[in-house]
Amino acid sequence: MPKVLISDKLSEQAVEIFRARGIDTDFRPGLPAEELLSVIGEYDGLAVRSATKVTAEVLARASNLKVVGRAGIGVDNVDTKAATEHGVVVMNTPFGNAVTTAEHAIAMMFALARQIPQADTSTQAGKWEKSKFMGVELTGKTLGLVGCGNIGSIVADRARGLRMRVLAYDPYLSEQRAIELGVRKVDLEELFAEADIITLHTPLTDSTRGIINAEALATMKKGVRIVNCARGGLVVEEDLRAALDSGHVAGAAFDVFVTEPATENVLFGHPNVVCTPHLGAATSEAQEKVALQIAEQMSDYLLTGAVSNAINVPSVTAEEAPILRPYMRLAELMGSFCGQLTRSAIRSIQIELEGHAAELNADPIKAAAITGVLRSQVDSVNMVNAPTMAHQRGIDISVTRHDREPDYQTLLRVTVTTGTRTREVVGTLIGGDKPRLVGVQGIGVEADFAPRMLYVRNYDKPGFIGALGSMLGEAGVNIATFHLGRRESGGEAIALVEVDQRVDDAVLASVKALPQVVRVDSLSF
Ligand SMILES: NC(=O)C1=CN([C@@H]2O[C@H](COP(=O)(O)OP(=O)(O)OC[C@H]3O[C@@H](n4cnc5c(N)ncnc54)[C@H](O)[C@@H]3O)[C@@H](O)[C@H]2O)C=CC1
Ligand SMILES: O=C(O)C(=O)COP(=O)(O)O
Repeated sequence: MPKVLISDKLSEQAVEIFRARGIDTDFRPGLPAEELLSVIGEYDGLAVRSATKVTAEVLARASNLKVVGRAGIGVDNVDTKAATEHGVVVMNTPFGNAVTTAEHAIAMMFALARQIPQADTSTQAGKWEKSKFMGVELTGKTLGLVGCGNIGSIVADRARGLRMRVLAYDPYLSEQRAIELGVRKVDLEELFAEADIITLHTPLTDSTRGIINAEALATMKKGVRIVNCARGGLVVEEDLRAALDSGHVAGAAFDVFVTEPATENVLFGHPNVVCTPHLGAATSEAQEKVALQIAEQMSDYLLTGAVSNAINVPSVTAEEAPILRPYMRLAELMGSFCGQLTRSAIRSIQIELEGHAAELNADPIKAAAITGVLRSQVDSVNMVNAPTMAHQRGIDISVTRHDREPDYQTLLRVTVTTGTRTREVVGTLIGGDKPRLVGVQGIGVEADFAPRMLYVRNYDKPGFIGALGSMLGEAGVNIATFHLGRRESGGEAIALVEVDQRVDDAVLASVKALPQVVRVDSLSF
């Protein structure tokens, strides 16, 4: 039974779902980092929000871990690169808290426009400072969205409902989508120059870190207000403080900070600053949604292999998973066949799909084929890290779908090329799910992928089968099945021999010494 650890404050619904699906679940919100390090080795899955830091060190200790699930959107607390290298899937819930976070951004905008937190404090202190809190109307004002993905789009929709004019800077936003959203796509300079209020909705990346700094602030309208409910670090906090102090920026509302938990911060204490402690996603509706979604997604992956909303592997739907599984098995076996024959640096791996296979989601099949090829070189390779490992080794990967009619209903071909050789195997599924080899090096030969096999390249000359049979017999090796194929009579041929015992090197050497034999390899599957 798989075992999952929940180390952050998720809705208890997650625990119920995991347990209902037969997953042993430990709910330990607020687990200290040192304890996480000492227990993580026991778990197949780890469910987190933003508090747990899933570092390279945690992942290095996570010998059984298969999946990290983020009940929320941002995965900057997970070292996704290290997770990929360790073969761990990282998944999030990209939509579950988007509306709630967009609403928080709108609430922050109102809080700034009408100084609600400050007015509340003053009123409850018995001051009745009616003339102190003169606000601004939002209707007719220009809102500048930096980032117009899921949350930015919802903010745009709500802002249009408030009769605001909305500009968006997002290099990945298409003109068509901008028209649908009723926003004007602009460059950053124009947004800074025109916006009365700027709200940030991008992830924190190398291109967005410090996107609002002193230089940017200087190009903004005097009296601009800034809202950040995305990530600390998008705004250089010291530069913003200086612009608030000088009066150039009229107000700032921040939910996220460079250092969290933010118990002290340069923005704190300014009269025109409103802060919340990373509450963007904190509504009961959003928390239920993300907990439920992540528990379902992680359970699906651990129990069926279905992958949804993963950051580092292609998606496989619950419907696809049972169909793809035998193909992934076949692709891995075929890759392994080629990999076991390859002893030099691989330049390329080509995966071809024909017949029914050509209609499938090729990414998982590709990942499985690469896994098979690399397995004989690297122990730790799996479906998650195989494409990265291939890339790191400079291996060129290609996938081709053919729409020609194959001799079999469904066919995969894996071709591995090194500096000097090309190895090609063709395989199919018999009865819908049983892997079967149907060709090697362009020669038709049918065989199962047996646990122990000899792969012999020979010339189709009399005497070979008898000689091979007696050599194996004398060595006490029983032949279970024997499959032959040849290019033409008397020409290049292949023998795939399933054996019941291990064939030692001395016997292999004497088989190789037979006059008809070109090469012989012992393979295992
Ligand atoms: N405060 C909170 O509690 C919450 C914060 N968030 C954060 O909100 C942010 C946005 O989330 P979503 O809208 O769901 O993400 P998303 O991925 O749907 O949208 C992000 C958008 O940013 C754009 N983008 C990327 N690089 C950019 C750049 N250099 N300049 C301008 N735009 C750029 C992308 O094209 C994309 O459209 C994330 O950082 C997420 O972690 C999300 C949920 C809750
Ligand atoms: O989903 C996100 O990206 C968030 O920032 C929400 O964070 P939280 O789950 O509230 O710690």
